[in-house]
This record gives sequence, C-alpha cells and structure tokens, in this order.
Amino acid sequence: MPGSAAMAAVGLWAEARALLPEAEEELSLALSGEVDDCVPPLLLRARGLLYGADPPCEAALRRLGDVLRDYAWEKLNAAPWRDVSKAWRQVYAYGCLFGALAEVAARRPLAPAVRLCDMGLLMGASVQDHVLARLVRLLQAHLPRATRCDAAPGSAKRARTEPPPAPVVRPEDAVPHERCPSLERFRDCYLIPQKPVVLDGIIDHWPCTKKWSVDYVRQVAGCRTVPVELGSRYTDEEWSQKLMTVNDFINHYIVNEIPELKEDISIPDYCCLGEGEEDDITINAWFGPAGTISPLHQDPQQNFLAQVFGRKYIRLYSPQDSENLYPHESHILHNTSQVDVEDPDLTKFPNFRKAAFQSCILMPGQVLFIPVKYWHYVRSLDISFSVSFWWS
Ligand SMILES: O=C(O)CCC(=O)C(=O)O
Ligand SMILES: [Fe+2]
Repeated sequence: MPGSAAMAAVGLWAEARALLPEAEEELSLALSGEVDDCVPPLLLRARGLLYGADPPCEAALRRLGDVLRDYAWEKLNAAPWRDVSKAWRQVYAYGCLFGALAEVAARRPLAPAVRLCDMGLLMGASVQDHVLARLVRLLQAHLPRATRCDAAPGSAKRARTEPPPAPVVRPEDAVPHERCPSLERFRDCYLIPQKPVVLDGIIDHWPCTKKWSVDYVRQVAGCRTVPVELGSRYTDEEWSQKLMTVNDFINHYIVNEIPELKEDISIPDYCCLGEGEEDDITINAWFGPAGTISPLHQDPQQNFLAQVFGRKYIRLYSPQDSENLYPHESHILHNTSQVDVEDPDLTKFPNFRKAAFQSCILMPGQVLFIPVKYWHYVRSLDISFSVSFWWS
C-alpha cells in the first residue's frame, strides 16, 4: 500500500525532527573554538531550514550538509589527528546531521543517512546532546528488515583455512589458572603483586546470547560503518585501517560460519578493586579471523581479556624485561616491541633470549588478567571474539 509507506516516512521525519530542541535558539550550534568566518553563517542557514517549512527544503539542506562536511573534512585531514581542533570536528558532525536529516526529509532509503550518522560519530565530535547517536538509533529501528540483514552474496565462498596448530605451552611457562578466586585472593595474589592469571568460570553467568551469531550481528549492525583493521598485524607496512560497513566486513573478511556466542558480557566484579569509576572502564571488542596478530605491546591500564569464542595464543612478558624487548623508537609505537616473538631475529635482538615469558591458550569462557604495562602478544588460532576491559 503506497499510502502506508508514505505515512511511515512522514512519521519518521516527525520522529527525527523531535530529536531536535523545540525552539530554534536551543539548537545552539556552539563550537568549542575558532573556525573560518564563512562557516557560522552556513550553520545558521541550515538551522533556519530545519525550523522553517516543515518538512524543510531537503535539497537546500543537503547542499549545506555537503558543503559543511567537505569544508571540515579538509581541516580534519590537514594535521595529525591530535592537532585537529574540536571545533572542526563539531562542524563535521553538524554537516553529517544536516545531510542525514535531508535524506530523511526526502524519504529516501535510509542506509545513506545511517552512514552519514556513523561518519559523524566516528570522525566528528559530539554535538547537541549526542544527537547523531540518537538519530542513528531511530533510523536503525526503521530500516526495513531486508536491509538490516543484508544476506551475504550468494557467490561468496567460504574461506576454509585449516586452523594453524596451537603452539605448545610448556608447563613451566604456563600462566597459572584459578577458578573464581575471591576478591581478596585475586587482590592479594595477583593484583597487588601484578601477576597475570587466567580466570576460569567468572563469565559463566554472562546472560542469554544464544542470539549472538553472524546473522544477529548483521541484523543489529549490518549497515553500520565501523573502522576495520586490515592486515595481520599493525606493525606491518601494508597494515591499514578502513571505514566499512559491518556487512561488507563480514562478507569480505569473515567466513560464514561463526559459532553462536554463549554469553552476554558484563564488567568483571574484580574491577571494583581499582580506584577508577566504572564509567572509566574501556571496553573493546576484538572480532577477527584466525591468524590475526597483536604484536607484543603494553597498555597503560590493567586488563581483563575475556574470550567469548575461538582460541587465542598469548605470551606475556613482565615490564621488568622491557629493555630486552626492543620497543620501537618512534613515539607512536614506543609501546610496541620490534621483535616478532614467535620468530625472533636474535642477531638483531640478541637480548630477547634473556626475556622470560609466560604463555597460555586462552579458551572460550576464560578471562586473562594482564597487569598494567605487562607486555602481551596475541595470535588468534580461530575466528575469534574477545572482549577486553581496561581498568585502573
Ligand atoms: O586480542 C588481541 O588481539 C589484543 C588484545 C589487547 O591487546 C588488549 O586487550 O589490550
Ligand atoms: Fe593490548
């Protein structure tokens, strides 16, 4: 029924519009720094369109969005990221917002609007009470199911590679295991002396997720744009990062067969032993094919690395051995060792043989405690999904 589709589109515009403040001046367009003089009038014109005719002139709104994004994009790329002013990232976010709203007002298919929101979220800075995150959530709820679960292309072949043999972990090098130690025991035996440990049984209660599978990931996130790391390890010349949709990532880089996840995630109780707030815990998901390597590196926080599916081979070196690990000299990689730990060049890095290590094969359901600054090398032995919690 064409009538009902049109009604839905009008309804969506009204819902999207309702994410903005009621009064025009409340959409403040405030920027946290200086920008070129030509920019504020463009922002004001776009805001005027949103608060003028309802629905707005989508062509004019779209053009303003394009101009703001193009202009800001130049600035985002003109300097190292840390030197890019937040104001330009805010301008970019507004450009994405106006572009996405123009798509909605024009009742066009929603995938480009979702992409614009994601680009704004990834490259822009938060504006107007996280309006891009709120908008993309709304758009996703309205995406037709067929778009949400975009199937893998029929011709896609399964990349069936034999899993590499698991490395041997010698008992004398093995990271010790503990089953659900008490908070006191974890604190006294591992956290305070800063000793790694594999924790068994502590994520068994993670709820539900029979639902987590490739199909589920496609359904909830298929057309969202995410940064994807391409290449076995980030120290390789040919390693790069690319923005792509989750569907494209799964279609191109992940085989079709992923075992269902058994558990949802929650923050391990042991994190309460830290001094930081729960909100300051950084949670990262690591999802990738077999053979992905995180070169030997250290991080500035305590870490619980929880294995959800697939296995990971992990080597650990104490921070006291740093001088035998040959960190890169460049500032950007100073937390990363130059040594390929599974095939070290001992002529170039002779002291590496002096460094003592512990290792483990982290299995689904296990959590590894990696003390702050502890060096870790990780190679996935299967398609793997892990979640890490960085805490202090
Ligand atoms: O699992 C990986 O590949 C890397 C994990 C890691 O480095 C971390 O959690 O800090
Ligand atoms: Fe790490």
